[in-house]
Amino acid sequence: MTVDTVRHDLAVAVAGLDHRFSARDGEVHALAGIDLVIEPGAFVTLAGPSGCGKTTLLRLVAGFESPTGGSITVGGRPVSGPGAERGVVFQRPTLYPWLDVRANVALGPRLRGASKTERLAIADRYLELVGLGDAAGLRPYELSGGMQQRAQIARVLANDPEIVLMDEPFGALDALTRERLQDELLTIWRETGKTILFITHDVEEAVFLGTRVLVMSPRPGRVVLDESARFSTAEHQVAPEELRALPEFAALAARVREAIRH
Ligand SMILES: Nc1ncnc2c1ncn2[C@@H]1O[C@H](COP(=O)(O)OP(=O)(O)OP(=O)(O)O)[C@@H](O)[C@H]1O
Repeated sequence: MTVDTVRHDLAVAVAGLDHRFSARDGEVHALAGIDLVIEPGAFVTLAGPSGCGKTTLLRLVAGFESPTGGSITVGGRPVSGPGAERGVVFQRPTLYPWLDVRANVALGPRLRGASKTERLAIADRYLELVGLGDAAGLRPYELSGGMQQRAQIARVLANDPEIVLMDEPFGALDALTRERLQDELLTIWRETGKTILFITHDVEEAVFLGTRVLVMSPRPGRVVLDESARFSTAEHQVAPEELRALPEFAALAARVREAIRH
């Protein structure tokens, strides 16, 4: 199957990023002094203790909110709101219950003005890619949690964003489904060359998926560990369970865990 290839020129650059929320009982300093360049095609995983600002960082890159300090650019252009080149996958699938799976995935192309034939072809292609070819006619409530999350990923990919921002997308799934989706996501990433920023609480998931693993400190969040990883780029013939059993895998996981603890 062929999938759309993306332009490989949209780096995400975060400079001196600082973010404060004004809350009822004072100010919350969520992020402090974050400098980060995410190269096109990278698979960046982001871990850190609860409340350290991971989601805040992702939402700022998504353009859902404006930073109170510093800058974020994508392909050199300042982020001033959501954009078609950035797609967001949330922890809980956000599918329209009154539409079947195919129509949910075809919605983005429909809003972009694609013809019916075109958008259904796009939807089918991405449903196939996430292994939901047989479920196209079902309604979201007829899907398991893993299937709903696959459908959400297909829906985001159908908009062909160059950058996919994923906020704990597999956090609510059982371990087996989660591992299967991790493998599928890696296949999709290898086939499409998209840039991925992926938040996770799971150290093994961060190490397994990332070409680069980041850890943030407790609030205000700063990047305290930034290491490249190579497990997700390994050849297909190496089984995931063999990768996870490598001493280098355990060593990086230990460093990530240590960074989260401190
Ligand atoms: N809209 C908001 N108003 C006020 N405070 C907020 C808002 N959103 C987030 N915060 C605070 O900012 C801090 C960072 O939150 P954020 O959700 O980014 O952390 P996180 O690392 O993603 O946490 P978790 O891993 O638990 O999901 C927290 O203290 C949170 O309470």
